[in-house]
Amino acid sequence: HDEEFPPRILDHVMKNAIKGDVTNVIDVIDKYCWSVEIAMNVGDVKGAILDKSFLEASPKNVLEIGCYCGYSALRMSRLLKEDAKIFTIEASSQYADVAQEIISFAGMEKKVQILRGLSDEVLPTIAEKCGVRTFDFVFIDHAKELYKRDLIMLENLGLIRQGTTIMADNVIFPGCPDYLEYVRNSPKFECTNYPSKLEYCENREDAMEKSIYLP
Ligand SMILES: Nc1ncnc2c1ncn2CCCCCNC(=O)c1cc(-c2ccc(F)cc2)cc(O)c1O
Ligand SMILES: [Mg+2]
Repeated sequence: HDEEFPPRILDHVMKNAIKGDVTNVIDVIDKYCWSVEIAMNVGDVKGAILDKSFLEASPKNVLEIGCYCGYSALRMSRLLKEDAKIFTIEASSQYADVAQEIISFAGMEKKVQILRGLSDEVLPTIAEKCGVRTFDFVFIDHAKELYKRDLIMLENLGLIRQGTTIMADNVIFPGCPDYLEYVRNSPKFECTNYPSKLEYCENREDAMEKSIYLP
């Protein structure tokens, strides 16, 4: 995952996608990643799993940890109800710059707000900064070794509520064993595993894990 990928994908989207057409931007990114070079977007196959859980939750306040190029934020933004909003945390300012451009190009800049910084720096003040009390849907897709720490932080900060849906990407590959052990053994979470493949790969296993918070 070289640092030069995000600018190339941005360039490709600007040249090949239809401005303001979020579904077309998503398709153009997927075609590029299948045919030219793999990116660490959640992708089309796991993206469909994310879409389904998102629609079931029909959330008002959405948190994403790990924005990257904005692909999953775009997938969710196109399914958002009227007054709903997505807040997405991105530690890399280079990724955040590219994501902002792609999200704006797709016309979703009013529905998606990128928060720049490390998750443990952003989470403690996100409630008052964003005027949100609790999140209804959380998508975790950042550094795999931080999933567990950050879920515990969400609990301790009271940022998730009874019935909040938490979706985690890459629970098989690259994997987040401590996170899986934590949510599956905790009485506070109802977990469902969705086996799939690593994005843009035919033959490498991966999975998404859905955890409903029931304190
Ligand atoms: N404290 C913080 N807060 C926010 N972001 C933060 C952070 N600390 C760091 N970051 C920034 C995380 C950067 C990327 C996270 N995603 C990944 O690392 C990722 C990797 C692969 C992958 C695929 C094929 C391979 F061969 C190897 C890896 C696939 C995926 O779907 C992925 O989501
Ligand atoms: Mg991922």
